[in-house]
Amino acid sequence: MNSCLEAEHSPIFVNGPIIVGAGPSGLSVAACLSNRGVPSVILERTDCLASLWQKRTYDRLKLHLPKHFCELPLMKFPKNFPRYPSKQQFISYIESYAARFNIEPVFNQTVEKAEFDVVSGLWKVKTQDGVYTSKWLVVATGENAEPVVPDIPGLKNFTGPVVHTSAYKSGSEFANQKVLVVGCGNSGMEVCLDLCRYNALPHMVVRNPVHVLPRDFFGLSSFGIAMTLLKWFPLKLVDNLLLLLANSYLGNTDRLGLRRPKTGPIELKNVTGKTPVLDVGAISLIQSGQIRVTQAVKELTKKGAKFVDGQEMEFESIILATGYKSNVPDWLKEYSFFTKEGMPKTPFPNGWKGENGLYTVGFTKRGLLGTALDAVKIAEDITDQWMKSNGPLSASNICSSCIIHFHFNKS
Ligand SMILES: Cc1cc2nc3c(=O)[nH]c(=O)nc-3n(C[C@H](O)[C@H](O)[C@H](O)COP(=O)(O)OP(=O)(O)OC[C@H]3O[C@@H](n4cnc5c(N)ncnc54)[C@H](O)[C@@H]3O)c2cc1C
Ligand SMILES: NC(=O)C1=CN([C@@H]2O[C@H](COP(=O)(O)OP(=O)(O)OC[C@H]3O[C@@H](n4cnc5c(N)ncnc54)[C@H](OP(=O)(O)O)[C@@H]3O)[C@@H](O)[C@H]2O)C=CC1
Ligand SMILES: O=C(O)C(=O)Cc1c[nH]c2ccccc12
Repeated sequence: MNSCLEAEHSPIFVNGPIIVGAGPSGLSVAACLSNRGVPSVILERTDCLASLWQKRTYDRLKLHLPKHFCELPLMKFPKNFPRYPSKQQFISYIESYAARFNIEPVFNQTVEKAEFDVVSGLWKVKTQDGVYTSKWLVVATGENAEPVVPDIPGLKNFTGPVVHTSAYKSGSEFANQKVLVVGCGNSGMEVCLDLCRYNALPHMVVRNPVHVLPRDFFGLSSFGIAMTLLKWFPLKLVDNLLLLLANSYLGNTDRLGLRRPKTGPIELKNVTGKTPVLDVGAISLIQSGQIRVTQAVKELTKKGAKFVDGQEMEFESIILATGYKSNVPDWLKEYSFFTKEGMPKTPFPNGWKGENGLYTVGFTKRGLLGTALDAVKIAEDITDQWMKSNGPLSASNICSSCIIHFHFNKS
C-alpha cells in the first residue's frame, strides 16, 4: 500500500513511533520495529535515504572502520564488499536495507518543532505540511546534522571561494591551487590528501592537539585492534598501546606540528566525540612537504590569511574542514534530556531513552556501532508498549490498526 499522504489541517495520528531522520540510525530503528511487527513513520527533510552520505560527503570517502563495525542490525554487508566499503557501496547497502524492511520514509518533511503535550500524552511533530502525533518520538537527526562554519575574523573579506567539506566533492575543482584547509580532523586530512592528487598545494590549519593513528597496522585495523584489546584490558592501557604502535608506525607526529592530546584517542572519542584521525596517507605527504601545516588563523584578508605566529600567506581557495554539529535544539522543545549542543545529557550506554516516549539513536559518539546498539534497545522497548495497546497483530491486518492512510514502514 503506497497511498500518498495528503497534507491535512488536522493532526495526523501515527499508530507507531515517529522517527525523525532517514539516515542509518532512523532506518535501523524502523527495521528493528518492522521486524517485530510494529509500524513507524520516518520524517526526512531531504529527498533521499542517508542524505549525509548521499549529499554532504566527498567522492573519495570510504567507511574508515572495518565493515563489521558499521553494519546495521539484522543485515550484513554483502560478502564481496571490501573491508572498508566505499561511500557508493555504503549507500547501496542502505538502499537494500530500506527495501529489505519495506521502509518508505516521508521525504521532504523538515521537522520544525516537536513537543510533548501532557494533556493528550502525545508528541506533536510539526513539519511544513502538517502536524504528526504519536506516543513515541525517536530522534535520529544525527551528531553531524549541520556544518560548523566558524566565525573566523575577516572571513567575509576573502575574495576567493570558501567551501565547507559538506559541500566539497573533489580536488578537481581546486587543481593546481594553493588552498587553505581549516581543520585537521579526518575531513581535513582526507581533503588535503585529495587536493594533492590534483596537484594543489594544501596548507592545513592545526590549532589544537590532535590524535593521528594509522588506519591499519600491518594489515590489521587500528579500530579492530582497539576493540579486541578492550575485551581484556582497561581503556587507558589500550590507548597507550595504540599510541606506542602509532608512534612506531608514523614517527613522532609532534615534529610535524601535530601535538597529541593528553587523553588517549579512544577515551577522547568516547568522552568528547572528537574522533582521532585514521590516517590513510596524509601523514606521509606532510612528511614530504606536499601538505603544509600552519598555525591557527588570526584573521583572513582579501587574498589570504594572517596566522597567530605572524606569518601571512595568499591562497586561491579556502576549505572549511571544521566539522559538524547536532541540530536537535533547533526543533525539539524539551529541555531536560538534551544539552544545548544537542547531545543526550545521559552518557552512553544509557542515552537512548528519555521521558514520555522520547528516544535517541545515533548520539553515542561511537558512529554506526553505537547506532546499531541503540536501535535494538529502542525497538524492544517500544514494541513492549505497542503490543500492550495494540495486541499481537499479524502483518496482514496491521494497516487496519492505522487511523490514517500514510506512508508507513510495514512489518
Ligand atoms: C564525512 C563523515 C564520514 C563518516 N564516516 C563514518 C565511518 O566511517 N564510520 C562510522 O561509524 N561513522 C562515520 N561517520 C559518522 C556518521 O554520523 C555515521 O556514519 C552515520 O551517518 C550516522 O547516522 P545517523 O542516521 O545517526 O545520522 P545522519 O547520517 O546524519 O542522518 C540524519 C538524517 O536526519 C535528517 N534530518 C536532520 N534534521 C532533520 C529534521 N529537522 N527534520 C527531518 N530530517 C532531519 C538528515 O537529513 C539525515 O538524513 C561519518 C560522518 C561523516 C560526517
Ligand atoms: N570515514 C571517513 O573516512 C571519515 C570520517 N569522518 C568523520 O566525520 C566526523 C566529522 O569529522 P570532521 O569533519 O573532520 O570534523 P571534526 O569535528 O572531527 O574536526 C573539525 C576540525 O576543525 C577544526 N576547527 C574547527 N573550527 C576551527 C577554527 N575556527 N580554526 C581552526 N580549526 C578549526 C577542529 O580543531 P579543534 O580540534 O581545535 O577544534 C578540528 O581539527 C568525524 O566523526 C569523523 O570521524 C570524517 C571524514 C572522513
Ligand atoms: O568516524 C566517525 O564519525 C565515527 O564515529 C567512527 C568511530 C567510532 N569510534 C571511533 C574511534 C576511533 C575512530 C573512529 C571511530
